[in-house]
Amino acid sequence: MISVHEALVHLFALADPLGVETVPLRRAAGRVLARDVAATRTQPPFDASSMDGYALRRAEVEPDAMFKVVGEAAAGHSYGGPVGPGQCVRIFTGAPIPPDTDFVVIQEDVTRRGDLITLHLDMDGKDNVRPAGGDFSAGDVVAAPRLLGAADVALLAAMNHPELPVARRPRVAIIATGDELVMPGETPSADQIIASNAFGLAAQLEAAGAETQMMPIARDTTASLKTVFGLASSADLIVTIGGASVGDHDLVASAAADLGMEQSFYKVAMRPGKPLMAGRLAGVPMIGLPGNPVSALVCGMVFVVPVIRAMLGLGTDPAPQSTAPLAAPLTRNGPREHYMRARLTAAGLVAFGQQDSSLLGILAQADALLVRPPHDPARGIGETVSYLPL
Ligand SMILES: Nc1nc2c(c(=O)[nH]1)N[C@H]1C(S)=C(S)[C@@H](COP(=O)(O)OP(=O)(O)OC[C@H]3O[C@@H](n4cnc5c(N)ncnc54)[C@H](O)[C@@H]3O)O[C@H]1N2
Ligand code: MOO
Repeated sequence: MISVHEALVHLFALADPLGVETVPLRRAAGRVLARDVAATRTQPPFDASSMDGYALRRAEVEPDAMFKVVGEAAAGHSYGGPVGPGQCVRIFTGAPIPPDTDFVVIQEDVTRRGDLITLHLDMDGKDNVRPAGGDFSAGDVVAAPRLLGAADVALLAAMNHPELPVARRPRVAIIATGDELVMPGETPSADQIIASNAFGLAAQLEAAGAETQMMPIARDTTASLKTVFGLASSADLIVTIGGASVGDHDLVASAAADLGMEQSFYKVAMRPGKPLMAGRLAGVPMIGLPGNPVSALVCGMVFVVPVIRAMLGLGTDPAPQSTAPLAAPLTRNGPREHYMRARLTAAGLVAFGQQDSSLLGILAQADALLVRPPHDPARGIGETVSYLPL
């Protein structure tokens, strides 16, 4: 059995970054910027007022000074005329600062009668001018790779990019396997259950930026598995669920081997998730997840999501861990790295008493996977431990 770290190294070796495609700005959120993008303009493009008030010369600002209003500047409507000594321009937020002026007095600090304003005694010295280029200048770069969030999309819009180069989404074929499985909404026979894992996995991988395709459920025969593998051959990544262990009906590895799979590894020293396998099947990276529902989703988070991120060009990093104190003690860990379902309380982490890898209800209640290294000794309240936030 190899370690989680070694398994990730093997998986990253299988995960080649995909190509680049252009998408409209409206479709760019959640995508990964694939090339550096430079601003085509400067923002603001002119010195602009940050307040509603009156633009005038700083040198003339003093308590009780009077000015004559000679024009108006609003956002989208500059005032182009001259502004002489003792004169000012009515100005609104976002408007270009008129030539000859360099200071905006907010209207709350002014008394206006007709065309005349008088400055108050207690005004502050702030000029309320946003300098040209204060946000960004033409040529400033948003560097790739970058997972684009709402602020990035707004920034790139302001830089005047109607479309963006982004990494193509990895297309993941998800294959659930097992004679006992029927799809949600169907009526299972007495010895059947509902295929749930593929749905959780699809949600997990789509959130990480993948496109997923749920393949027909493969039955526990070599012929059925080979047929479904064939349907998945155009994917960027094939993920199977179940049939990975050592039982007589666990046929995923042998069916894949018949089809020429080059195996990278089989079995990882982790809990849950031990019977994980990976390799390349007709050129396509393939990851075989264990069937137990919690095992499949933990392996999805620990292995498949980092592979998706690598394919998107986001680098080869393990799922990020945080640390927190323990709020309840832990007994010593065995030889496998243990990902324990836990609650994150104000006092710290509390692992659930039940850790069986079939218990989706517990996983759904958990806020964290508390990570125990192999052979970790017993731990007491207050000790710092690592966890993956859920
Ligand atoms: N003798 C041994 N038996 C087992 C070992 C072992 O080392 N020696 N390992 C155990 C561990 S650990 C795991 S994990 C499981 C993994 O087995 P498989 O990957 O072969 O999974 P299945 O047998 O197909 O299914 C296990 C369990 O999960 C249910 N399942 C499967 N697919 C789905 C799905 N898509 N949605 C919902 N539930 C699913 C399935 O019905 C089984 O109950 O092996 C242990 N055995
Ligand atoms: O690895 Mo299994 O995933 O312990 O249940």
